[in-house]
Amino acid sequence: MELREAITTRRSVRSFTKEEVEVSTIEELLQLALYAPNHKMTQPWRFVLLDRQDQVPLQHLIKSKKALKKGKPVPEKEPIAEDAPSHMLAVVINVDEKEKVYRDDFGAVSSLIQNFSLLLWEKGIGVVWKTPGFMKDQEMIDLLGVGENEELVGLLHIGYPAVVPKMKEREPLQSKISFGLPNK
Ligand SMILES: Cc1cc2nc3c(=O)[nH]c(=O)nc-3n(C[C@H](O)[C@H](O)[C@H](O)COP(=O)(O)O)c2cc1C
Repeated sequence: MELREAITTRRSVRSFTKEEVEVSTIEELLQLALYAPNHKMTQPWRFVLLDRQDQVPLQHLIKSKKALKKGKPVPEKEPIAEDAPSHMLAVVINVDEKEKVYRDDFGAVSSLIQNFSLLLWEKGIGVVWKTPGFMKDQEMIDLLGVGENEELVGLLHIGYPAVVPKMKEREPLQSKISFGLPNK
């Protein structure tokens, strides 16, 4: 697959088949994704890989939080959904006290996630970067083992696509670009 094809056809996939993605494939592609640019080679990331079993307590926590927020009773712990991802990858970054370094590091990890997404897509594997509203809650932090000077950037849901969403058109470049200094 050409790079431009990967970029244009990649979609955020949220519904997956039961087929498992090999852990060795995830490791191989994540290793490649590490070549993402990162200012001063901070390499600010680390990862926690969760299989379907690991997702049960995590999904239960997320569903319970959502229910509580809506004033509904906490649901029973359910088995994993039919179309659940094969794996989830929790992406964690160091939080530098300097705002500039933090911003650069966040940019770097975003590049890494896009590298990884395109490499997965090239192999027919779908991914979505999810940022549930409870990422900073203590229970989530404890469950995933996020450290004091760390932050959860998101949960990447990974698996073979059951449904590939339609492409969402982007605003044309002409509405986003200008040429030359605006205030010469
Ligand atoms: C930082 C970030 C956070 C996102 N969080 C979520 C999320 O919590 N839930 C979700 O379903 N999609 C999430 N997405 C995926 C976007 O919704 C998706 O990229 C967008 O709708 C464009 O669709 P496409 O990726 O298929 O082109 C996130 C994407 C980014 C970059």
